[in-house]
Amino acid sequence: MTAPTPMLKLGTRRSPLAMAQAEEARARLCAAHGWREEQVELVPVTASGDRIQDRPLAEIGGKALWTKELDAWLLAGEIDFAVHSLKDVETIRPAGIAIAAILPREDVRDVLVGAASIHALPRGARVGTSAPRRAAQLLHARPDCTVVPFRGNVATRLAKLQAGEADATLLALAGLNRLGQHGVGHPLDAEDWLPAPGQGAIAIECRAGDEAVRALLAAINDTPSHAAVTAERALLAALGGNCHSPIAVLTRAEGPALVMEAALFSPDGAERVAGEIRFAAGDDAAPGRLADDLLARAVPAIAVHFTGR
Ligand SMILES: NCc1[nH]cc(CCC(=O)O)c1CC(=O)O
Repeated sequence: MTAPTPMLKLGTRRSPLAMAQAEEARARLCAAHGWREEQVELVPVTASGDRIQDRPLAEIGGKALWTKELDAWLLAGEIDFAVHSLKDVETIRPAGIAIAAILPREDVRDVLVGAASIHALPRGARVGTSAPRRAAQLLHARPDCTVVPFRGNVATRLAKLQAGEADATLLALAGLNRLGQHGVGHPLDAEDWLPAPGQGAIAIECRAGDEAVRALLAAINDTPSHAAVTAERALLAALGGNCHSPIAVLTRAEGPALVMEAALFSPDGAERVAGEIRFAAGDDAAPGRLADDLLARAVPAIAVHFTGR
């Protein structure tokens, strides 16, 4: 390494998962540029989403509660970049903030803890989740089950399950893997249980005009992961969904093409509309075509939760 040693500030939430993701981002950045770990300082910030734990996220202000403190620190120049679970980052970002890199996507699947499969859940089982998507998917497959609101970080949710507040819960396998908690629960096949848009992807954001930092972050961008999650976010934007909208989607590479599968639900799970589209990488309009197709076929109980473009 030759140039003067940079000293960069990386903003992160304080939860164990957020810290693990920030460490991963720092390790990749240091490896790519031949830096020492001390050259990237982790700056933990408490997000409102972490402070308020007793109400569903959708009720208290949505996904912005995960990002607004870090957004402010970034825009004020207190940090140089911020690391987020992409799943928690709203599709419309404040002016002046840009996603500069997506790290290689982890396993995209949800894990069921408390039963071997959705079918194996006992009749009338109480399943803890506060995610509208997971609740709708569960009730679609198992209308006999009851959804119990379950907020908090991964450890909190597992502790609630242990304490008997629910018979089972649903978590992202990516989060468990990144926390080193292997072997917890049973992964659900993504073929019949699609994940959330962007699940398993870590996004690094910086100031849109900060060309120097953007160039440094470009070195750790994973192009296939970036293409897949960008398409998923474009679908979400074209649907006009928000954090109340139960939407499941997954984009996979199939040879040189991308295949996007998506399903929209009514919140009670009674209604579902699904579709897929195969497209060439770089066909940025494809997710919008799938959105139009899904909205054209959605019954009112689904459509009222999406405003379209
Ligand atoms: N909703 C919170 C959240 N945001 C990101 C993850 C896990 C990591 C990921 O999905 O990328 C989780 C926990 C979960 O859904 O179990």
